[in-house]
Amino acid sequence: MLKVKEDILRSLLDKAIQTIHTNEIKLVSYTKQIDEANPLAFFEAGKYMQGNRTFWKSSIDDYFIVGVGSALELATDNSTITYIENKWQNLLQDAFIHNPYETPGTGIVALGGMAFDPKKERTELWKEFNSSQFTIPAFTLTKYNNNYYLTTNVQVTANDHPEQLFNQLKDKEEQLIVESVDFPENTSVVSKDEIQPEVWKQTVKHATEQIKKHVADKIVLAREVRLELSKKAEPTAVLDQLAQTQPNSYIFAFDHGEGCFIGATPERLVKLEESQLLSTCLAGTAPRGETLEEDEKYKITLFNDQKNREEHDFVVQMIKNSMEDYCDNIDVPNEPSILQLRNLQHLYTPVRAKIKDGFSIFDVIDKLHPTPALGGTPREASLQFIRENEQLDRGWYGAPIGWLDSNQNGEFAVAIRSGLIQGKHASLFAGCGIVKDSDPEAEYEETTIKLLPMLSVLGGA
Ligand SMILES: C=C(O[C@H]1C=CC=C(C(=O)O)[C@@H]1O)C(=O)O
Ligand SMILES: [Mg+2]
Repeated sequence: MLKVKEDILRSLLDKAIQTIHTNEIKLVSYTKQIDEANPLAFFEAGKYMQGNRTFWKSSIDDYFIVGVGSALELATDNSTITYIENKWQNLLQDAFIHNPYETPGTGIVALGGMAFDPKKERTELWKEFNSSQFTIPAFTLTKYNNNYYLTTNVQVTANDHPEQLFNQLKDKEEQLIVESVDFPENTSVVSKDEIQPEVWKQTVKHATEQIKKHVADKIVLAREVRLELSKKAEPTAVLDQLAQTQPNSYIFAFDHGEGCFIGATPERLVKLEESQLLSTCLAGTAPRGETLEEDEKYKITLFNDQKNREEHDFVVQMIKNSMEDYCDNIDVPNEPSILQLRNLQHLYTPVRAKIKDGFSIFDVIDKLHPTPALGGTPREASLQFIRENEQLDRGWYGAPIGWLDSNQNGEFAVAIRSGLIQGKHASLFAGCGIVKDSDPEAEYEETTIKLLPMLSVLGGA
């Protein structure tokens, strides 16, 4: 069986190289099913390969997509994601693809993300991250319903030698599919800088005043906490801890050179599978209780709290209205439910719909981002306030991150509960929805709890 599989890769390389004209470069993509492999071990083993690494675990299922090495980068600093979409479509048209599986997230997959606000000036902090950047990994491991798939992507030219290329790919594959690897050790936090809490609270107050003057209805404000760590933080160790401590969350890492953007976000932006679309409204927050009674009390209070319901409803209305342009059969429950996480609980409303022909996941992202859970309402007025008043560079925090495959499937989350680690330094981010009744102290406290998941896995809580 193994031999038959490998012969397909050989002949794919052969065919590609023979049909390519001089100066052309084409992508060859080959997918096969493999025996059980540990996604984290694969990610760790990929540390020594050239190119970016991406780790993605879906929030509800045992569903992983892990990419190591770069076959190709689709990136831009000044165009919209339409540019990425066009590049992606051209690439798919030209590529030599062998993927006999219908499983979403197998075959040629692009994994990436974008900046929260490409109009805001970039700082040094995010220098490793383009405004929009998608990686087509050299090797992708997909785990879905306890089946494992390995995809090899490689750029070939007319000058390549098929047998030589084949052997190189086999060698690399053997280095990646390993029984076990030593996982790196965890860090501890040496110092923590909350960065001007009083200034942040003043900005919250200023936002509430502007809201009362009807400049906007809701504005989401974020803050950054800087950490110094006992040693270089290793993404694999952080991911391992996040996976163990944060249920109901997408566990992700985008490891780009010196910087790794990493986190455990509960917020789905959009999932598209066979034209069925699922989005999630998540806004409105309460802590978890110490006892069952206290937990239940927080839950009921959150459900009935007018300020939180208002924060939430702005998101529901916006997502519902946006979907009307490109979806049929939109289904939105009348009332939110509660999503419980390790440290927090949120008001939660799932939105289901069927995407109309001719629309892609990029169209959906373009329309939805930023939702009022991360930007505000109305969109332009709230973004203007954030641009002028927020003291940090959000970079990819609060923006869509995720993947798409060549069969129009894909899933994107909103990158919250996250941080950027750079060697012995880390910047953690958290924000909250400011409405007219927001109290700066309470909002500060809310962001403190939102920072906890990342703070604790880095050894600081
Ligand atoms: C902006 C964040 O959370 C958003 C998502 C859920 C609840 C939120 C809130 O209640 O304020 C925020 O809108 C964050 O965690 O950094
Ligand atoms: Mg809130």
